[in-house]
Amino acid sequence: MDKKLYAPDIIKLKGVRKFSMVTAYDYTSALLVSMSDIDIILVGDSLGMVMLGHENTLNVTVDEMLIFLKAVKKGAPNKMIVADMPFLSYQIDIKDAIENAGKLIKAGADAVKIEGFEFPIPEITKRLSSMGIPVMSHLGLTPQHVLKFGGFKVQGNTKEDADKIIGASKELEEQGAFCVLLEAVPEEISEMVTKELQIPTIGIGAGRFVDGQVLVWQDLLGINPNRVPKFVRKYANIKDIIIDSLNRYHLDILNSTFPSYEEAHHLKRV
Ligand SMILES: Nc1nc(=O)c2c([nH]1)NC[C@@H]1CN(c3ccc(C(=O)N[C@@H](CCC(=O)O)C(=O)O)cc3)CN21
Ligand SMILES: CC(C)C(=O)C(=O)O
Ligand SMILES: [Mg+2]
Repeated sequence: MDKKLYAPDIIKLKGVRKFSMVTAYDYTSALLVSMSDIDIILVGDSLGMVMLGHENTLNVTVDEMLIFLKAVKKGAPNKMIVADMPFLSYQIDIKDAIENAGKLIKAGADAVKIEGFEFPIPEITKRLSSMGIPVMSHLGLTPQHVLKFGGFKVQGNTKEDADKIIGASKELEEQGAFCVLLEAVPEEISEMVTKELQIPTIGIGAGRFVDGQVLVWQDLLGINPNRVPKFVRKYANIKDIIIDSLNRYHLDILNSTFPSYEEAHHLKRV
């Protein structure tokens, strides 16, 4: 097994090789990631949607994040873990932001991810970084702004938006971010950001020219029966395997072919 990576190792990968990140939310999935070559695990606030069934990520709390994060840490102690700071866990004031980031770090995160760039995000990024908490910045389609965007819509379509995203990523790099995540932006923008920054970029629906890629577990494995974004590549179709397995199990019960003699316990002969 390769050595565990930390924020400075990710920075050093820029221009050397690309890197991979996948979300995981539970112990068993994390165990599987721990046995793979994946570089980074994201305990994303997308768990509010794919694990808890919410319509968006706005309901997720720090306490919920901690439950999933601790489970993932137990399954994959050998992997770098980034944890999302959920909605309202960092926006209210800097004291809150530090306290909540600290909770995630104490629960096993190796870095935290923060959405956006407007006040007070640069200051929070600077403060956390200077305290020793690596910060991954998240720009573009920031799902915690879904109500303001009016849906999960591609961001940065106009020249103005593009300039904003490029300027914001430079600002966040200056404030100490170790990586900038770009979600659902045209690849012309993410390519420019990637060239402008010394720190690596990571993309989801941000095209080809970023330094790393991230996908949601349920999307890339084909477990999610809901509509998935256009940028997802399904590496498996586990959903069909699960439904078929459940149906065969059901049928075996109705046919009385499960359990078999061998699958039952028997009285010991005395
Ligand atoms: N399962 C899952 N996968 C994700 O990648 C994901 C989540 N959930 N939840 C939080 C955010 C939301 N994300 C999303 C969700 C939808 C689109 C999407 O459908 N975009 C449309 C374009 C819509 C438009 O621009 O009008 C697309 O066709 O891809 C993009 C990002 C990414 N994140
Ligand atoms: C989609 C990724 C980037 C994320 O923030 C999450 O999983 O919450
Ligand atoms: Mg998130």
